[in-house]
Amino acid sequence: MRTPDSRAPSRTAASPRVAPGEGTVGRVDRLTRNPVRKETTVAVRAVRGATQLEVDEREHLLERVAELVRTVLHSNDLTNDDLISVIFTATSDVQSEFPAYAARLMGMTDVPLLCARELEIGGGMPLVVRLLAHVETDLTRDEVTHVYLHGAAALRRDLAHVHAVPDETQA
Ligand SMILES: O=C(O)C(=O)C[C@]1(C(=O)O)C=C[C@@H](O)C=C1
Repeated sequence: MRTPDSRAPSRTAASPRVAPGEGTVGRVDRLTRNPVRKETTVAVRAVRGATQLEVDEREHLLERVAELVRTVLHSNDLTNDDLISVIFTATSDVQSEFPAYAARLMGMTDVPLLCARELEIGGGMPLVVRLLAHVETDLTRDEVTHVYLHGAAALRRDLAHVHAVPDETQA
């Protein structure tokens, strides 16, 4: 008869990144034989953000996107490890750089990132970079703070929990 131990696979690169016993309950999963991890109650939440550029210039874009990402993390007490993925959109007048590059320059090298074009709806605000981040957090949906900076502060005046920093002329 096979004992549970003899059936346990040796650790491979595909095994969960846990030291023996660490973060587990000392059992293995019936199907995968992976160690059963402790139940945690951390939820997946989505955080929105947006910023407007003054001009479509690379250095300026990198600064504004870094400011946006930093503010989203800070406002929600998040670290890089809490990020699941980040999607950026940019209006079609933004051509100087990929917003995801700004995030990578900040050290976000292991977070899946994606850039896409925003819809071109007549009268839409120009030069806007938007962000949608999925994160692991203890915050409830109500407690999540969405971040709208510079001209983009005018986009969602309806939001209850928002960190809006308009430019002085707009405030
Ligand atoms: O939140 C924004 O960035 C908006 O511009 C608002 C809005 C919306 O109508 O909800 C519009 C377009 C974006 O793709 C996402 C959201």
